[in-house]
Amino acid sequence: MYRIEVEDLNVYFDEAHILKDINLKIPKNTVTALIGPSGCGKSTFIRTLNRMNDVISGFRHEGHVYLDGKDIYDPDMDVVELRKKVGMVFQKPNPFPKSIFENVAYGLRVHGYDDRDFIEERVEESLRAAALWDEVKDKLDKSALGLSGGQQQRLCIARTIAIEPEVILMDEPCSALDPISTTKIEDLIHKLKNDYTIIIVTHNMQQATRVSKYTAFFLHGEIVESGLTEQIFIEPRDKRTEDYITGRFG
Ligand SMILES: Nc1ncnc2c1ncn2[C@@H]1O[C@H](COP(=O)(O)OP(=O)(O)OP(=O)(O)O)[C@@H](O)[C@H]1O
Repeated sequence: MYRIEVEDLNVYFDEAHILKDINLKIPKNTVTALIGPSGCGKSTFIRTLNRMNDVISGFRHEGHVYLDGKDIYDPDMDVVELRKKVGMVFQKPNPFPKSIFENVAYGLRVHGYDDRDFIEERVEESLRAAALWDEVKDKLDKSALGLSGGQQQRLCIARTIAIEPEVILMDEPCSALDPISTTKIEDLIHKLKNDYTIIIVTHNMQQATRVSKYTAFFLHGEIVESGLTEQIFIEPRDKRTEDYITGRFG
């Protein structure tokens, strides 16, 4: 029932205690929004879910992050496999300086697929799923860097989907996009949630209410409150949540 369960998670960068006693359960095939003021630890948290912080010197954690019941920090966890299951889309679209086709095919090749027909099929499927196919089908061999920002972000989503993850982490995926591209990404999130568990960091309260079923409110490295998005926004339990969502701070 839960795709991810975070239990008593504490994260430190050297002496700095960044995440404090985080407990959060994320159900399958839903969208969970992470909100909170700048510097409260949202990005650090999301990066803990696919062990992206491991490479940062001074990173240390206590507690557990279970993916489908298995602690991803267990010594026998294969981090390459983990990142296949837990994909990530970043704030700024970051396509490779390669063709549109190769951007999506790359991950497949890295994961050992080499059958040409299979790769072509999967590239098309992924571009369709990312609502980009119609715009790029006639220029698959052109550089991805020639696409607009919004198209590049959908390409990055296609690249993530191509390797069939279970979870997609999105760290402010629309912050560099105009309103029309933002709407396209939000529509896409709606569609993708049928097949994927999505966790999205956003500073945009309207976006959180539009796309997510659940919300967690972070403040100073703690989760103040989490639950159904509707409840958090209509009837927050904590005064600090109310102050944040009504724009009184942050
Ligand atoms: N590599 C690092 N080394 C040391 N401290 C870090 C590192 N990365 C982040 N921090 C600190 O961790 C805290 C949380 O940062 P984080 O980026 O997770 O917050 P955030 O809520 O995502 O902020 P924003 O909304 O501005 O992106 C901050 O105090 C930040 O300075």
